[in-house]
Amino acid sequence: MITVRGLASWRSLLQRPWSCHRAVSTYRLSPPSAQHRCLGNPSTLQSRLFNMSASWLKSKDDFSSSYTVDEEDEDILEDSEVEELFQQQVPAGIGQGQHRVFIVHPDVKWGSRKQRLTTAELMMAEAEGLVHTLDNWTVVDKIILSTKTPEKKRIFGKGNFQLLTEKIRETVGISAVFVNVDRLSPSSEREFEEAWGIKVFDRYSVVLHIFRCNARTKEAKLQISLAEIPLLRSRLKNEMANLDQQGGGSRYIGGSGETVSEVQQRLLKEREMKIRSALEKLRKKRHLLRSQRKHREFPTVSVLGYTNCGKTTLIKALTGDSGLQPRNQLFATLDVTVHAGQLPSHMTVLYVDTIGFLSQLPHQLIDSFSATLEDIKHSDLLVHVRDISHPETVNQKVNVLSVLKNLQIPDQLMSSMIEVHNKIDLVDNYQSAEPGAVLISALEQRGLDKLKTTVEEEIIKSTGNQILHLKVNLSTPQLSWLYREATVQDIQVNADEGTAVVKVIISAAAHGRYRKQFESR
Ligand SMILES: Nc1nc2c(ncn2[C@@H]2O[C@H](COP(=O)(O)OP(=O)(O)OP(=O)(O)O)[C@@H](O)[C@H]2O)c(=O)[nH]1
Ligand SMILES: [Mg+2]
Repeated sequence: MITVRGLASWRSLLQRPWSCHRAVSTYRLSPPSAQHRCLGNPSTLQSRLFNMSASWLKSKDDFSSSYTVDEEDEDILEDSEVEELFQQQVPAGIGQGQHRVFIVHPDVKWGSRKQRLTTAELMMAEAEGLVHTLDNWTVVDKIILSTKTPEKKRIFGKGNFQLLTEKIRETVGISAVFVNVDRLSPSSEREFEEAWGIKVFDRYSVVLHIFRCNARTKEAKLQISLAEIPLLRSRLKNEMANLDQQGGGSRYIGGSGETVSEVQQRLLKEREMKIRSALEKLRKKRHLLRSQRKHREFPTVSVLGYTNCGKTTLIKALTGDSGLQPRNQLFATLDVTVHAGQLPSHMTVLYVDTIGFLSQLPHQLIDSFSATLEDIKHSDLLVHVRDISHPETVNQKVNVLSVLKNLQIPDQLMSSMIEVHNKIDLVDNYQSAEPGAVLISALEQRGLDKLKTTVEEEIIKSTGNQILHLKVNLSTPQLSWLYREATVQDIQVNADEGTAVVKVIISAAAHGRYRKQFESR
């Protein structure tokens, strides 16, 4: 008996050449030569099978390169145009340099906005984490202040606001105040800036600034430019209010019939349309790439979770892709990248690295990244990574699940989602209370075999494939047919009989065709 392991499906590799989206890494695979179709001579079978295996491994290495939808766009905006848009937009006050920040966290005591699963201290810690993520930004001082009505026009009661104003004015050397709410209305922002005499940021503007610093590709830059439009609108509103106070805001521009304010609003609208249309083209391109992946029947596994939970580290561990760069930073990953990895049965899957979630991310921000998040919806399996060493781990899970709910992920995809408890190396004797959770340390590569097996089981279920042992006659094209149409995992050759037992992962439809073609004779 000859046993050959490590063979992958030729089928997926035989179709149209796949081009990796790195400028230099396009590769082409030739279809198997005629001799692969008539593997009739068992004496040379072993070396042929190994050759096939070796060339597959090479191609898999090539494939492991990540791609983004960004780098082959001919008809979308030019790089220079995107760069110009991106650079032009920097919201006032954020700047490129350093900030010494005073953080104010309004602690809602009751009502719909009260955070039930977390504490004001943890929310403050997260706000500090956001500031520390930015180079040259430091926290000078911080305060938690009770408030009853953050959704009303005034965030703080009169007394508290006065107290806060005094404290801020007394604190030496601060350059900005970070009010830890999702979004400040333009009027609150103006009121605070007037009262405190320095720049005021909300969560939206700080998170966006982090995104801005981490954006690498055209798509990320466009999404950020789109998410910045509301900030620019607020700024415009405030500037116009100031101008109005000075009696100049409604001035008409030479014969055009439009006021200064109207012209600026129009230009902003035009810019928004331009970005939306470029993003729409990228969305279509992403759709195309997705259907190409489906066409090749590489199952896709989206790896998602709260920011900094270890998604990129895990994918790197699962695929050995050295191009991936995990960083101890919030929102290190802003572009969806795809990486090929192998499951225990030698099936190839594509792991999709996604942008991290954060509590209370404003909807507008999520909407701007909707094209990126769409990949999640169209995958075959979801893996939810949790940092179980984080004090907020339960709240983070609730948050991730609520974002997924808003994304309207299909029920079947939600119910097959695998929950992974990462960073177990940081917790002594970690035991999970949640049945079905897979415990790992991505950094120390612990628990990965169990995870791969679980992924494989779920993929087989979700794609409707089955694992079968089929006896083939080596003088017929059965084996090459299976290579083409299924994933061959293992071959046990009986040289005397000229037969082999082939272990395959095969879809019900392909199995039906196989039976019709070979077993009915
Ligand atoms: N101790 C320990 N640290 C880990 C583990 N997994 C990841 N980390 C660390 O956690 C930090 C964040 O890891 P990433 O893989 O970049 O996290 P991410 O979820 O991709 O983060 P974003 O892309 O920013 O959302 C890095 O410093 C990693 O080294 C683990 O199992 N144990
Ligand atoms: Mg990442």
